[in-house]
Amino acid sequence: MIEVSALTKRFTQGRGRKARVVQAVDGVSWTAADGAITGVLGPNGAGKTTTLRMVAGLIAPDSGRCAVDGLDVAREPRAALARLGVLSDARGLYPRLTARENIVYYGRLQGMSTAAAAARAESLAHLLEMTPLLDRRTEGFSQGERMKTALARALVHDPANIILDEPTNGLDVLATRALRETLRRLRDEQGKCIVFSTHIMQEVAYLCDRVVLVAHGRTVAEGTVAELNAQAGQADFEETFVQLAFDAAEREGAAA
Ligand SMILES: Nc1ncnc2c1ncn2[C@@H]1O[C@H](COP(=O)(O)OP(=O)(O)OP(=O)(O)O)[C@@H](O)[C@H]1O
Repeated sequence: MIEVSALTKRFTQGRGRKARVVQAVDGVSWTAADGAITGVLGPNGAGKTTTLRMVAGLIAPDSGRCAVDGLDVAREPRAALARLGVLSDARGLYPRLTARENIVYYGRLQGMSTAAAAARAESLAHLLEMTPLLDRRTEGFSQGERMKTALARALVHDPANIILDEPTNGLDVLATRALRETLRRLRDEQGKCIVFSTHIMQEVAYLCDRVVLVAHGRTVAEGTVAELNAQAGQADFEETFVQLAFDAAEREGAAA
C-alpha cells in the first residue's frame, strides 16, 4: 500500500529579486491499495511527477508524508524503498551495459546475490517477452525496448508496490497492450499495489480500479471511473476529467 498525505513541495528558480517560486505540490493526499491499479491523472504541471518522485525518495517533501506498506519514506528510506519498484519517466538505463547487466546491476544494488538477480532477469524477460533483447547493449534501444528493460529493472527485487510515471509514453499499440496485460497480471496474480500516471483516458478506463485526479498540486476528486462520471454527471470519462480537473484548476486560478 502507498499512502501520500498532505504532501507539499515548492521549487525556487533563480536568485535574489529574480527568484521565482513554483508550488509544485500543495497538500496532495491519496492512498493506493494492494491488489489494485491506481491512476494519478491531472493536467500538465499538476504535480504528478513531483509527487511520484517524493514517494520514490528521489526528492524530499517540504512537508507531509509518504509511506510504503506503512514505512515512512523519510524516516526509514531503505526499508520503505526496498518494497517499491519505480519506472521513472526518464527510464535512465546505462547505455554501455546490456539489458541483462542493467537488470542484474540494479538487483545487486537492492541487495540481491548475482545468481538470484540473474535468475530473476531471465524470468522477467520471459514475462515481458524481451528475452532476445537481454544480451544487447541498451544504447540505441527503441522506446518500447527501453521501457521493458526499465520495467524489468524496477521489478527485479519483486517489490510489493510499483509506481510508473507515464509508462506508455512513446509505445506503439502492441507494446502498450503488452504493458497493460503485464500490469493486470501483476495485480491479479501477485496482488501488487500499482500506481501510474498517464494522460491517456482510454488507459484509465481499461486499467484503473481507482483514479486520483490532481490539479494545482492537490487532489480534486478520487474514486472509480464510474463514481467520477456520476460525480461529474457525464457518461464519458474524458468529459469528466475536463470538468473535474480543468474546471478545478480554473477555479483555483480565479481564486488566487
Ligand atoms: N526541478 C524543478 N525545478 C523547478 N520547477 C519544477 C521542477 N520540477 C517540477 N517543477 C514544476 O513543478 C510543477 C509540477 O511539475 P510536475 O512535473 O510534477 O507536473 P506533472 O503533473 O507531472 O506534469 P506533466 O503532466 O506535464 O508531466 C510544474 O510547474 C513544473 O514546472
